[in-house]
Amino acid sequence: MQMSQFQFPTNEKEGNARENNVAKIKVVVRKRPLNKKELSRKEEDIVTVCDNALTVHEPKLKVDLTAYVEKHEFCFDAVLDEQVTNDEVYRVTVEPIIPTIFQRTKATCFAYGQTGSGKTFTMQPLPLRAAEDLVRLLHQPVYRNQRFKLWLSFFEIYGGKLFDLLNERKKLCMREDGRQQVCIVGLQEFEVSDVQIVKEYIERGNAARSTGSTGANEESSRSHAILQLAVKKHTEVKESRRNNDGNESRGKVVGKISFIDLAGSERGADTTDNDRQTRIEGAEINKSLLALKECIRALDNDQIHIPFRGSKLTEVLRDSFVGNSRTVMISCISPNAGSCEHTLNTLRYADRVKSLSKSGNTKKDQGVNSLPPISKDASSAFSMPVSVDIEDVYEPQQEMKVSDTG
Ligand SMILES: Nc1ncnc2c1ncn2[C@@H]1O[C@H](COP(=O)(O)OP(=O)(O)OP(=O)(O)O)[C@@H](O)[C@H]1O
Repeated sequence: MQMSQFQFPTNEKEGNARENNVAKIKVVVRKRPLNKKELSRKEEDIVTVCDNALTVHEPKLKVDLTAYVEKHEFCFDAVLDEQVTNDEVYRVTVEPIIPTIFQRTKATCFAYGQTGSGKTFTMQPLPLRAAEDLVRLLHQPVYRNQRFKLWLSFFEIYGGKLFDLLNERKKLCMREDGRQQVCIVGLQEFEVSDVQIVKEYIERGNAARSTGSTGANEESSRSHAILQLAVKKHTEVKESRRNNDGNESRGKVVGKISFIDLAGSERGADTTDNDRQTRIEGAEINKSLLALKECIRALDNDQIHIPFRGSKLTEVLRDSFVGNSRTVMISCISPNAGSCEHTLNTLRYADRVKSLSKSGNTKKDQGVNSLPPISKDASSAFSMPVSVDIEDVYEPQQEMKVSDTG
């Protein structure tokens, strides 16, 4: 993949033009390598990748039991094969969005796919890389002078309930304020000024996630984990307001990015399981994945009504679906023949999301593809004058006109 040196826009007009060039929805597929177990079973790799296209070679049997292969071809904004590193995943997916966070964008990046397809492997490094770039930007005088700060929160949606992964899995509830802004009451947010601290919080949250049940992998594949990095304009404590839980608002959100490690997609099909709890969880996951698709559809059509109430997941992400938003979906697929059906389901879901981002998106996608990565050379890169109308910016912690959805 060819990377050219990123140049920040030199004025606001150019900045906005660039920002408009970053596609609203980007769909990327990542194929993982065959794992040891699959190799030992001599399973075949049935997925071939060529540029932005991939082919699934589905092994089938005719009625007379002769074997044949059915080919399914797909094309996405980017297809990353088993050789691609996590660094490259970051460059293709999240990096182009980072500068837009300072321009009031609320971005969402999520991984979708069956259990074991690599969602966690793909998602886990992304927030840290994003935090590195955000912190680097924040240390530039132009942002430091505006007293922008970075805040981190990490929570989980499990069985339709919210748990704070950085506060002993404390149960949280959602409320809507008078401006129909959703806020998660009691969610701990931490100011982070260096990447090492971000790393520690991420590790802490991940540990809280996996100790939530006896079978860590079971638990992780049945819950959605959401890590948010928010850039806020710092306000003095005396000016700050308190929400119903006594937490202080420490600034107004300028922009933010949410990373979602979704529950395994096939869990949505667990609705026929004999175990009642499993059925309920399956139905909840199904509901949230469908609702997510509906929201993305509405979002891309610039619809006024976004059906975010369809699930807890989409309610939580409400402010990421309105106004200036960006969405990156990373579909993770397993390459082995035994996963063929799940792989095809994942790719069809991704294809559906991609086709929802229909009109003009070809143009927008060219915009994304032509937007080079952030230069690590901060001196040349971060000279963009920033003009954010803070009064216009979403303010999460106003007094609550309450419809408690928690
Ligand atoms: N691209 C990759 N390269 C190398 N190893 C990978 C890759 N993707 C996934 N793996 C490995 O495959 C295994 C399963 O991955 P992972 O746990 O990320 O799956 P998952 O989709 O998050 O599953 P679940 O839904 O159960 O949480 C892990 O051991 C992981 O290290």
